[in-house]
Amino acid sequence: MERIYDRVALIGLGLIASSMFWAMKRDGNLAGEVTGYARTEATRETARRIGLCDRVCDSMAEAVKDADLVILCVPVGAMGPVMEEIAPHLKPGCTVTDVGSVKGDVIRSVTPHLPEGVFFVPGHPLAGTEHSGPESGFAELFDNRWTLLIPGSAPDEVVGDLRSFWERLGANVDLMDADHHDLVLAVTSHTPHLIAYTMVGVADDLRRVTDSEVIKYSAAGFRDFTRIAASDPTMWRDVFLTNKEATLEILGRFTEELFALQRAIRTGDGQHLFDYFTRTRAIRRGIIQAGQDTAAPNFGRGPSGQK
Ligand SMILES: NC(=O)c1ccc[n+]([C@@H]2O[C@H](COP(=O)([O-])OP(=O)(O)OC[C@H]3O[C@@H](n4cnc5c(N)ncnc54)[C@H](O)[C@@H]3O)[C@@H](O)[C@H]2O)c1
Ligand SMILES: O=C(O)C(=O)C[C@]1(C(=O)O)C=C[C@@H](O)C=C1
Repeated sequence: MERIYDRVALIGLGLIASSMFWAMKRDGNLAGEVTGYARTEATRETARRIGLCDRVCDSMAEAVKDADLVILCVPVGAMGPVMEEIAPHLKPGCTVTDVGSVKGDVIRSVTPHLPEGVFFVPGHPLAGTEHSGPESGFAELFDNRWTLLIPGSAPDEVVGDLRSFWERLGANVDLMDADHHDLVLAVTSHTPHLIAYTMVGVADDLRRVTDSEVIKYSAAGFRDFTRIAASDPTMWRDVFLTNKEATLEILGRFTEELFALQRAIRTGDGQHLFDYFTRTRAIRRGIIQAGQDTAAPNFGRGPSGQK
């Protein structure tokens, strides 16, 4: 298959950047040279040792020089400052994208630094693990998962190239606007993470009372919570600080439902509990029947989720 970009630069060499690099290598001809930059010397050394990137650079300026595609793979709160630093060194006509878990705030912080003639097409792969750092990536991470792109005002061919790039990394690609993205992700990813963090925190408090029984006898559901709650604190701090409005909206709804269930338990209202659990089971079965277990919900909009 044809090469899409001659030079690709990865800024921030953690889970997502390293997975993208290995997936580019698996393709064989997706990108010519892949450069990489990480903030700390230790991460750059690790990257060189494991062969992550064709060339690891000691500055962002060197990494983005002559790049046709620059991918920002840093925590959401660092996107704006990184863009400001690389802006003077970008090749005219190049595409900048990101992989951040929040889109509205990233667009607001990156766009003011965008030089004339450089296109910004924000993105978000809906795939990850609880691990982070340069050694945590693997080529298959994006296989059959969704990547959402926010086309904004970028020309069709720029968006088309980025779409093809992600498809060759193994992903299915959909286009979405930023506000809708942030609401959907608040439901499917951000609030669930907050609930997992809380539940594990509660269990940890309890553990002091019950002398490690909570962890010793933890059932599968709780183990899943502990996996999620082991996710990177910097990344998730930034997600909640930058997707504040949507997360608070969903959290408010969640709390109302929780109180209703709490009341049903206290008053012995079995019918309420039974009806509620029947409804949620039907949702899960519907997802599986439709063969959409990895699908991004579009909350009643068209197939692309666009307004
Ligand atoms: N982990 C996931 O499940 C997942 C999934 C999809 C998208 N994302 C998004 O991808 C991005 C990267 O996440 P990751 O999981 O690869 O994280 P990671 O912690 O594995 O890697 C982040 C990289 O950014 C660097 N970095 C941190 N702060 C920086 C700063 N202020 N300036 C410059 N570099 C900095 C770190 O040194 C590291 O190299 C985040 O925006 C995250 O929201 C993560
Ligand atoms: O599987 C996991 O560990 C994840 O949490 C991945 C997950 C998600 O919530 O699905 C986390 C954050 C991202 O922005 C995208 C994917």
